[in-house]
This record gives sequence, C-alpha cells and structure tokens, in this order.
Amino acid sequence: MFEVAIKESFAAAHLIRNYPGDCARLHGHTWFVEVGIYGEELDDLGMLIDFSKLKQIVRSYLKKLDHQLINDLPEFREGELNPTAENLAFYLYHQINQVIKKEWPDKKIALGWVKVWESPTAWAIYRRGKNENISG
Ligand SMILES: Nc1nc2c(c(=O)[nH]1)N=C([C@H](O)[C@H](O)COP(=O)(O)OP(=O)(O)OP(=O)(O)O)CN2
Ligand SMILES: [Zn+2]
Repeated sequence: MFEVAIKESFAAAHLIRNYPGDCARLHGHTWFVEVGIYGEELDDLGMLIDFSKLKQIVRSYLKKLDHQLINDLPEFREGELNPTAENLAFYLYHQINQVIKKEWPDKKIALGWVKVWESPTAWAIYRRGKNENISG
C-alpha cells in the first residue's frame, strides 16, 4: 500500500463553547492541516496522486476557513460542532472525501486521514473508519 500526505495552513480565530478555561474566550491560531491518501496503484508517472492536485483540493476548503471566526461558519455555530481541532479534522475529512470520491470514481485512491495542528505541540486526527473499505 502506498500513502502520500500534504500539509497546508490557514489562520483563523475560534472559541470553544463551554470550555472550563481560557479557550472559551476568542483567540486565534495558525492551523496546520495534513491530509493523507492511500492506495495500491500508481499512475503512469509513478504517483498515487499529484501533491499539487491534492493541495489544490485542500486549499479550496481551507480558503473558506482562512481569516474567519470559525464559530460563525454554519457547521460550527451554536448547536452544531464545537470548533475543536477534532471537529475541524472531522469536518475537513468529510468535505475532502466527497471530492476524492467524485474525482476518482474508479476507487484507486482513498482519503485515509486528516490531521489538524492547533499549535506546534497539539494535534487531532480523524481517520477513515476501520470498516470502511477503499470504495467506501
Ligand atoms: N482535545 C482538545 N483540547 C483542546 C483543544 C482542542 O481543540 N482539542 N483546544 C484548546 C484551545 O483551543 C487552545 O487554543 C489550545 O490548547 P493548548 O494547546 O492547551 O493551548 P496553549 O498553546 O496555550 O498550550 P501551552 O500550555 O502553552 O502549551 C484547548 N484544548
Ligand atoms: Zn484554540
């Protein structure tokens, strides 16, 4: 099995609702996002997926978050997801997975995981479910 990953970043503010401490107050981060793709077969160039193509897809979603207050986005408003690193990884996983499934309907590649770094010392990851096969 091959696996490739790319890393991108964006800057955004958030506050964690109901957090028992400082993180309940508005504050900002430079978030780093890593995205991993896996598959068994390489193309004629010897690539699983072109890094540049994968970066384009990821950037198109990070653009929506860049210089935003994440809590203002519909998916992260009151009553929806609390904007933790875990929930951002979950959200980005499902957004990016839709594109991967649409653009590679032959199922040669699959999204494996999305990792979100909230600071240089803390990250959260959302991984493809153990029971999801490559065509899931
Ligand atoms: N599991 C999670 N824990 C925390 C999250 C999160 O998203 N998932 N988020 C926060 C805060 O948003 C905070 O900004 C980051 O926390 P932390 O790394 O503790 O912040 P510091 O950079 O101030 O940490 P140092 O103690 O200076 O290393 C909190 N927890
Ligand atoms: Zn934070």
